[in-house]
Amino acid sequence: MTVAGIRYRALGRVTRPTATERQAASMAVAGGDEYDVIVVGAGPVGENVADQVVRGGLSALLVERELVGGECSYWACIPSKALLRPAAALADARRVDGAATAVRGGPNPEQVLARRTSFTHNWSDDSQVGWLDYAGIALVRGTARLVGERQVEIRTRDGGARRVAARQAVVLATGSRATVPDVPGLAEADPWTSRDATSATAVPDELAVLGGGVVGCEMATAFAALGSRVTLIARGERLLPRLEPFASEAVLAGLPKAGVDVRLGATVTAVERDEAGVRIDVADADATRTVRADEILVATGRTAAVEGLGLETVGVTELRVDDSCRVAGVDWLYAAGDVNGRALLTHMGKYQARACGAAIVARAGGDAAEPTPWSRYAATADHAAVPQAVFTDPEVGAVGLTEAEARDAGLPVRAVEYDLGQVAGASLFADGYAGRAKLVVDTGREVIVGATFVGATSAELVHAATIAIVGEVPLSRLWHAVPSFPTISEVWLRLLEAYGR
Ligand SMILES: Cc1cc2nc3c(=O)[nH]c(=O)nc-3n(C[C@H](O)[C@H](O)[C@H](O)COP(=O)(O)OP(=O)(O)OC[C@H]3O[C@@H](n4cnc5c(N)ncnc54)[C@H](O)[C@@H]3O)c2cc1C
Ligand SMILES: NC(=O)c1ccc[n+]([C@@H]2O[C@H](COP(=O)([O-])OP(=O)(O)OC[C@H]3O[C@@H](n4cnc5c(N)ncnc54)[C@H](O)[C@@H]3O)[C@@H](O)[C@H]2O)c1
Repeated sequence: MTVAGIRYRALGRVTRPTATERQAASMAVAGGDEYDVIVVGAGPVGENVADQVVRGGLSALLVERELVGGECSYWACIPSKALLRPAAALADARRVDGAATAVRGGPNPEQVLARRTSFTHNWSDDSQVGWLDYAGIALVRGTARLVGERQVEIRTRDGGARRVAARQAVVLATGSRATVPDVPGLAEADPWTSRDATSATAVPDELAVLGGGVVGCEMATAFAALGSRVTLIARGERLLPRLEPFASEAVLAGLPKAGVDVRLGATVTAVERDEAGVRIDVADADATRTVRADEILVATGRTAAVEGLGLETVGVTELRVDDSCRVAGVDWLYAAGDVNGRALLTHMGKYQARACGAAIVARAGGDAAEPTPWSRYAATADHAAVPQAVFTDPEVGAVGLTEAEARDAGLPVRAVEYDLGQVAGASLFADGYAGRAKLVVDTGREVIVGATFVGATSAELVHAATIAIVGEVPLSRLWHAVPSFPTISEVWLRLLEAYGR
């Protein structure tokens, strides 16, 4: 443990040292530009790793080339949900007799965009930087790259260069960027990525969306509600292919009701921008047709942000990590969050950050901190219980394995389903509530290994399932977890009844 570390531990958690004090201490102790931990990337994951190690008594430097808060705060989770919420609120009201008549028209695009902008603080990270200072985390704005063992070079925003060294660990938390597929003319047509969609200042009359994953379905929903005529082009035979088929079908049925023209089994073969917008050639099994739009949003997945990170300088060719996020073969190098490709979700990245940060602190104190399953040093849930909420209409919440995945994993499986509309709480929530729930049970251990809920506010049902999966709660005990009447959660009781005692 460093001297700086002992000093900060003694200070305790009540009065944390400021970043400036910590930086001064760090340099004084080392006689140079050294920190216990250097974290590259100040997205939600980098911020959390830095916070964890500082709480553990180490000094931390965070390097960020854009905004502190990363993709999630400014171009992903927060602005996308801010764009989606107004239409969802109106849809909820429209489904309740007595309230529906009060709803006139759709969302006001200008106000929706303004509310979104307020959630991104107009793309200013001042408040997050203030938090870093409070938390005692030093920040350098610039682009970092590895240049050798524990050595990081930072190209600062003013064009300068700075070298810093890590006594304990370097953590790569550089996230991911949108993948633009190699379709003729697409890159030249200046397509939108999720960044352009979530930061849009105007609503295009016509929007084509390429990709039927989460970004494609959510952004199609948001822009259709804001008044765009949206065409969603997906090459697969179903949307959201990682979910249970019934969830995909429900979203597929919902999008046209929202005004989205969905083309499944369709491949974009060429794109060209002209003075009228973009021209998109789309081939399906029968023919090639042309779709015209003002903008084309590319939503075809993410690529890990490893370009220019200098991995080759430390002999790393790919970021394979263990459950503490330590990179295989390099005991001081870690990769957490989107960049390691384990689960591209903010909450899972922050969970990895907690495990990774705890392991770094323990190892700095001489503990091996083996990432044994379910220990504080292991992101074990990445393999067993990754929850996700998809904010389409209907909403989808899912965690763990689908039935097909459980069978492929060789588990003895029985699945039970229940119509959410039959639950008293759901029918009170919305007239004609449409939704469905499914549990996947490992019959060998009589525990839940997967759950999916489809319907209004169903994302809120998922956490109970996450607890049941992570806790490996036997079904016999779940019978004693009594849901309140009349809530939508009563579906839990119905699902248990469907399974039988
Ligand atoms: C449209 C959209 C909506 C989403 N919605 C949700 C959602 O509702 N819920 C959810 O859980 N997840 C959602 N996600 C996923 C979520 O945004 C990511 O999982 C999350 O942002 C990953 O966090 P991160 O810290 O790993 O990376 P990022 O948030 O990408 O942060 C990485 C940071 O590293 C910086 N950086 C990169 N390279 C360097 C370098 N060399 N030097 C210095 N800095 C560098 C970047 O500038 C960036 O600030 C969504 C994603 C998208 C695209
Ligand atoms: N609500 C949420 O939790 C939320 C919201 C948005 C994004 N995210 C996260 O962000 C990540 C990225 O989302 P995404 O939707 O970009 O990726 P995704 O992997 O969910 O979906 C991408 C889709 O594009 C398709 N595709 C790939 N290449 C294609 C091509 N050349 N032509 C046509 N289709 C192609 C894929 O088959 C896939 O269905 C996700 O992994 C998700 O975890 C989460």
